[in-house]
Amino acid sequence: MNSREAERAPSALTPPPDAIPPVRHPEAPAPGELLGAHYDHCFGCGGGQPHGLHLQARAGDGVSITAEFTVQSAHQGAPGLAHGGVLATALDETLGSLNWLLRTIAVTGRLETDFVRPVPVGTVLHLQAEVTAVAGRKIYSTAVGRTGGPDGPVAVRAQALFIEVMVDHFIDNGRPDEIKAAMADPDQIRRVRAFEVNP
Ligand SMILES: CCCCCCCCCCCCCC(=O)SCCNC(=O)CCNC(=O)[C@H](O)C(C)(C)COP(=O)(O)OP(=O)(O)OC[C@H]1O[C@@H](n2cnc3c(N)ncnc32)[C@H](O)[C@@H]1OP(=O)(O)O
Repeated sequence: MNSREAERAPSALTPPPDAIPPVRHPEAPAPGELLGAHYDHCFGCGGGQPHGLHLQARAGDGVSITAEFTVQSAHQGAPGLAHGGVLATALDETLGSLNWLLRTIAVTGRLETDFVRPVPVGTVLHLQAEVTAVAGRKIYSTAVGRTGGPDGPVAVRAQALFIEVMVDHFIDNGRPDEIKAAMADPDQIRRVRAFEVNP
């Protein structure tokens, strides 16, 4: 493929022609409701990670999410500035939270990130994400992160493709100690069950 053809080729992040609009699950959290962590040791949202992002996501209208993340000193790349990988994590976590509104368990297959402005330590990153289309197991979504408020300038943005998986994905691939602990935690099991009964 020459460079001209590559320019015209549909990206892996472009929904196929048979993709459909996302449907919010009838039992999804109401708009404005905080989602809470999906796993206490998650680096993105868990309270059990001292240097984690502690990102808090809130259900929006349709299949959309808002979230906030405050850049801490532990998140630096250059002096006083957020590490790009940490910012990508914040986008990934926000995008992943969207799957709660579909009541689908899904993992990130592809994540494309634009870093538009540097983000200093101490900044509150205001994130917004939405699912744009669904094609079978493939969930297409976009996110932006703004500084200075929910309507402030865009600092980062992302496009993503999540792939629906069964809970076995985690049980088969996770380290046995953590899987055992998660399966012994009634709250964790309750959350997973809510997703498993997805019609
Ligand atoms: C008790 C236990 C507790 C559990 C807690 C649960 C809740 C926690 C929730 C936490 C969430 C935490 C979130 C995290 O932290 S996610 C962490 C980061 N992500 C991962 O670790 C995922 C690793 N990857 C995989 O496991 C597999 O590759 C997956 C599962 C994604 C697909 O492998 P699988 O064999 O299943 O499917 P397939 O290969 O037939 O692909 C299917 C379709 O997708 C298309 N495709 C795939 N990849 C890409 C790509 N990169 N670009 C473009 N397209 C891609 C592919 O072409 C095909 O399309 P089509 O041919 O059908 O058109």
